[in-house]
Amino acid sequence: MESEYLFSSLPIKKVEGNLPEIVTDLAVDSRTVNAGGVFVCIEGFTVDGHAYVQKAIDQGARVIVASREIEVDLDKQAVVYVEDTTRAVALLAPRFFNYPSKQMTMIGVTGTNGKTSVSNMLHSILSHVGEKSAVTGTIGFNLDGVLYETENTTADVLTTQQMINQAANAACTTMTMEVSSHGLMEGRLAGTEFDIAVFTNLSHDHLDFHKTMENYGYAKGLLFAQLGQDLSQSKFGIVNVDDPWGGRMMEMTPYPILTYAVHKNADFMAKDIKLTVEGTTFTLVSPVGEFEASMSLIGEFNVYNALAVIAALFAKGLEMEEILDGLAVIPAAKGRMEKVETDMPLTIYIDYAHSPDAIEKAIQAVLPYKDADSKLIFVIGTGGNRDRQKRPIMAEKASISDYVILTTDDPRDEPFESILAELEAGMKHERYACIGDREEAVRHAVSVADPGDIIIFAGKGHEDFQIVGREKLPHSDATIALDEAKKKFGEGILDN
Ligand SMILES: CC(=O)N[C@H]1[C@@H](OP(=O)(O)OP(=O)(O)OC[C@H]2O[C@@H](n3ccc(=O)[nH]c3=O)[C@H](O)[C@@H]2O)O[C@H](CO)[C@@H](O)[C@@H]1O[C@H](C)C(=O)N[C@@H](C)C(=O)N[C@H](CCC(=O)O)C(=O)O
Ligand SMILES: Nc1ncnc2c1ncn2[C@@H]1O[C@H](COP(=O)(O)OP(=O)(O)OP(=O)(O)O)[C@@H](O)[C@H]1O
Repeated sequence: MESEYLFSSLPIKKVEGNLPEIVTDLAVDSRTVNAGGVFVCIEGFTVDGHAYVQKAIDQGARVIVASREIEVDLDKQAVVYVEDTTRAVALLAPRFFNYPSKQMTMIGVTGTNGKTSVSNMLHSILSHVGEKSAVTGTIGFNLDGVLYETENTTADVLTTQQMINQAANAACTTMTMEVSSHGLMEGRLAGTEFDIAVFTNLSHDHLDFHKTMENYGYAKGLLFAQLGQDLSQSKFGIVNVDDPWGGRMMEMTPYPILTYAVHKNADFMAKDIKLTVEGTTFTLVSPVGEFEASMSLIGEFNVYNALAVIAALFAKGLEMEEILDGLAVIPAAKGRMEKVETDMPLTIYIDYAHSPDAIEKAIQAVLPYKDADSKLIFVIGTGGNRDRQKRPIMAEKASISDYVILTTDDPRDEPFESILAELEAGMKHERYACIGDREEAVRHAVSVADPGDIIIFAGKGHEDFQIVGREKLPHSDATIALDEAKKKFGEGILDN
């Protein structure tokens, strides 16, 4: 790209050295910059990118964007000084890729719970009806059936634009993105032109970062504000009005809103909901009439997710019949109330619930279907060095199950004793165990289970690791549980 065009997007304080006519690459990581590229020094929470200028130059960086004085050989490199490099890369990244989000229908999904579920349901149905779709979020970036690993739910602004560009180049017509409150507050979505914004719900989480629910709600609202003000375009907000924060989202945008709800009046409603352990049916009330809907997903929370998906795809212009055909065949997102295939006499779910509301919803999804003489065992941990206020509330919600095992979920640098003590403070009954080592906790869950019991392993979901200290150690709740179940019940007990 011509460097004059690229840098004309920036408020520049001064330029030292000569800018090349063309720059070939844009990077914020010294380890990935290519020859002839631009390296932007970002001051992070952990390190300062200005410390890696020489490394970037060794890799071939031709232009450095910095906010404080750096020394380079001005015969070989140019330095563009700006006030704030984080804001600078937000302007440079979309321009470098020629504003790729304008080439597709962009759907952003935000909310405390349900982002991954809703995003993947949207992607599945779009693929089912033959649309070329991409999706990115906590589970990864899914393009053309290949799942690329992602570090964050919402990637940094440069990676975000790179992914959108990749999807546009692959001729995708829709891209769905999970939009986290951190991503919105840190400007990771700058330059992403959304067409449809979806709000699932807001409940206690991430208060280590946002401090108050008010701030957290404000952050989520930024997605709706980001729809913009160009009313010549057709855009929509999709809002759950059973959630008290729904109204706040609507205030953030002038675009038309399609509402959904189970309890209140809304554009899209579900009535006659029949929940079973095998799946769910309901009558969909929509602006174009009533339809019978069915899906293999379980739990009332998935009815909300389905309504969000139906409303978003209706806004995009799909026929109701094709949406509902697609809904009928979609699988659960990886690690979201995902049933583990086993011939053991236990029902095991792997789930990602790690907020109080999600824990309650996950338990409620199976509790009504448990035999009177069997138990629901719930294994729950919480992350170290993160939101501590939610810990007792998580345990309080977990107490709805018959037996609870409190453990860790990425303890990081925090000793498990403090994590468990803060969880334990919320327990509402005595039928529980505190086990810091997650593998031991999983094995204990199986060891106390009797035939017919249900176990939910919550918090790890799709993740195949546990972060201890700074290390990512391999960990799989499902593998450990099955191993322990084999020891306890033996192979093929059901044949007896
Ligand atoms: C607190 C936070 O937002 N951290 C994010 C931040 O990390 P950081 O500021 O520590 O980055 P850093 O390591 O200091 O690096 C600073 C700069 O130096 C550069 N660098 C670094 C090393 C080097 O050798 N060379 C080099 O150039 C880096 O590329 C970077 O540009 O920037 C990183 C790169 O974009 C993110 O991956 C990282 O997310 C971490 C993993 C994280 O845990 N974030 C959480 C709080 C988060 O954002 N969560 C939400 C989901 C919430 C939900 O569940 O809903 C999310 O969207 O993921
Ligand atoms: N609409 C919903 N309301 C409440 N709980 C939900 C909802 N959808 C899913 N859940 C529960 O929350 C857990 C996390 O779901 P999901 O991964 O879809 O949410 P998320 O918003 O992407 O979470 P994260 O931001 O942590 O990645 C699920 O495993 C399930 O237990």
